[in-house]
Formats: sequence, structure tokens, C-alpha cells
Amino acid sequence: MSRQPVDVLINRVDPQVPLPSYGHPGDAGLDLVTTEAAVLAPGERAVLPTGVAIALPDGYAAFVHPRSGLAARCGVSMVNAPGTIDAGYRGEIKVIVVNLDPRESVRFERFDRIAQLVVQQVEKVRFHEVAELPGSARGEGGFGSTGGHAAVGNGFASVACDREGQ
Ligand SMILES: O=c1ccn([C@H]2C[C@H](O)[C@@H](COP(=O)(O)OP(=O)(O)OP(=O)(O)O)O2)c(=O)[nH]1
Ligand SMILES: [Mg+2]
Repeated sequence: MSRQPVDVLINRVDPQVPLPSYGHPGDAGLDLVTTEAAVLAPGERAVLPTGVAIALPDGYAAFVHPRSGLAARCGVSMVNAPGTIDAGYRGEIKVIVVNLDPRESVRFERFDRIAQLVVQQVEKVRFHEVAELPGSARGEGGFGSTGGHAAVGNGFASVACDREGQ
């Protein structure tokens, strides 16, 4: 049984901007566009306006995620991925894009889709300070404690590094 959509108020800061929309019915993310054209040199970043502001219901947040097609084709990501849109934020949603391609510039035209917005329910917490936390199977192990690192010298230098244990 499919759930009812959540009603979200939206304001077009740019009157011509298309409303964020799902590419397919089952998609998690609504595509966001840039209202400004931009060119990013390799390694360059920019804060791009999306032309929309929203008012999320209390208990929700929206997360701005990169688009995988742009990442795979052009090396474009977001500096702060995923960006967090608080329920109380009433300003224009902005996207902090970065061109991670080492050689090629990337050009965005007005209304190109640059990111996607995922709306989720978020919990509020109340901390209870204790002297000792309850035990668990993982304990304090982290940062690669389960192993499975890519071997060095197999030709895939991008997935191996010499900083293990540091
Ligand atoms: O990719 C993003 C991330 C954030 N925001 C907006 C909405 C969010 O509610 C607000 C603050 O974001 P965040 O809390 O991540 O930034 P901060 O540096 O902690 O700023 P603040 O001190 O205003 O919380 O900025 C965006 O438009 N795009
Ligand atoms: Mg903050």
C-alpha cells in the first residue's frame, strides 16, 4: 500500500523556475535546478540558487544529494553532501556544487538539474548522560576494524591508500 504524500509549502523565488519533481513515480529525490548559469573549472566550487524556498512540517528535514549521472559523467558533486534543509529554514535552497574532474571544466545552463532533494522524517533526541555505555558486538571498533581493504599495487590505486592505521 503506497503512503500518502507529505504536503509541503513551496515558494518560487524565481517565478519561472519549474517546481522540483520526481523523475519517476518510485524515486526518492525531487530534482532541483540551478537558476543561474555557471562554469566551474577543475576543482572549483560554487553556491548555486535553485529558485525555490520551502516550509517543511515539523519533524521533517530535506537532504540535498548529488545526482549520480553528473557525478559519473562530469565529476560533479556537492561539497557538503548531503546538505541539510531544516524544517524552520525559509530561505532559498542553495546547492554547493564542486567540480572534482581533474582536467575538464563543467558548464551549467539556467534550469539544468544539478541536485536532488530527499524529504525524510527525523527524530528528536533527549540525551541521558551515563558513566558507561552498554556493551555491544562492535564495541569501540570502527574506521576499518572489519578489514576488507583493497590491496595496494593491483592497479586500482584510487581505492588503496597508505594511510591505514594512522
Ligand atoms: O546544501 C544546503 C545546506 C543548507 N542549506 C540551508 C538550509 C539549512 O537549514 C541552512 C543551514 O544549513 P546548515 O545547518 O547545514 O549550515 P550551518 O553552517 O550550520 O549554518 P547555520 O548556522 O545557519 O545552521 O542552510 C541550503 O540551502 N543548502
Ligand atoms: Mg546548522
